[in-house]
Amino acid sequence: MAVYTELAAETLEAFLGTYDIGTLVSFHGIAEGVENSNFLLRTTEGDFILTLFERRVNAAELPWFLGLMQHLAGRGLNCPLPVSDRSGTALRSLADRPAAITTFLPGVSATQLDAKLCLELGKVLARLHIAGEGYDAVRPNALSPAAWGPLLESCGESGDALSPGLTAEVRKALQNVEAAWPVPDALPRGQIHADLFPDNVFFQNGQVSGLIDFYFACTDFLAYDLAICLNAWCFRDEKTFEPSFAAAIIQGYESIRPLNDTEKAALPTLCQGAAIRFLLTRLYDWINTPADALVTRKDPLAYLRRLRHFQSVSHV
Ligand SMILES: Nc1ncnc2c1ncn2[C@@H]1O[C@H](COP(=O)(O)OP(=O)(O)OP(=O)(O)O)[C@@H](O)[C@H]1O
Ligand SMILES: N[C@@H](CCO)C(=O)O
Repeated sequence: MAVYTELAAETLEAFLGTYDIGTLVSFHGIAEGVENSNFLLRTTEGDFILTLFERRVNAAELPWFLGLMQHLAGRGLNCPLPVSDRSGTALRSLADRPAAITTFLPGVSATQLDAKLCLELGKVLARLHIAGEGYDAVRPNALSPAAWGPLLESCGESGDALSPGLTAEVRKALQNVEAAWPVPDALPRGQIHADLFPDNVFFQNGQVSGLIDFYFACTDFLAYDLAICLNAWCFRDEKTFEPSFAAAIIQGYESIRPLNDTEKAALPTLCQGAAIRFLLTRLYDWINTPADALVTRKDPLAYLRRLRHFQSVSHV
């Protein structure tokens, strides 16, 4: 996450006074990430994460996200558990933004990926999909193919300044992916994370210790979540596809939840779609991020390279 909103210690102390999680010892903004403002809070009771929801998050949907995390944590998945205040409310308001405190998870995200970590990632992704069963509220994917065209057009020709011809290339790729995209009931659906990048997975001693950042989660094809991971985890130096990583993710996933033939056949299309989704949100952010935000913009072109890779394969 990033820090778009600054907080004064007195504001935070008063806010914490409405919870039973101790008094403030220290806090600091967390620079990682791009979506919301996050703070690490140290209280006399332990460490917590405070999130102020900023941009792409629709406040009306926050109860769905917090409810999903409660559901998943209740089914044994190591994800942040929303903390309620003394009145039993987890979704609050602070600095004119929706705000929530969650539990802090141990572990660190991997800086150097390898096949073993990818295997563990595949397993935990399948566990997440199974743990999501029984959470019946539906959240349509706000960043599904229907959103990509308008997002691309909203960027105008800005992409061409980054890479000449980018806009036309992505427009064409989008048409092809839209034509090949599975119809809604063609593949198994459920609750997906939809942003399970390496920075959102914590490890301890080679095992997954926590998954964070559920604010893109939605109800969609389970295999699309796998496609997102194949994009995010399988390119060395953000450039070169690493087949052994992809094989390990799929092997780990299938050790918990086997894919059916239709899902396997759809993977190249789903992977191209996932590449387009992250290319476009990164491009949009590249153009629209405030200059004074404590946030690192991410490279859209890393996903143009992924898109081209997945266009060139007949199976993943
Ligand atoms: N529950 C948690 N336990 C421990 N650390 C956390 C937790 N939640 C967030 N963090 C820390 O905050 C950082 C940013 O969080 P997160 O990835 O959720 O932000 P974001 O802005 O939504 O990012 P992204 O760009 O991945 O969408 C993480 O890398 C991690 O260091
Ligand atoms: N994980 C995303 C940012 C959040 O959508 C990216 O790397 O582009």
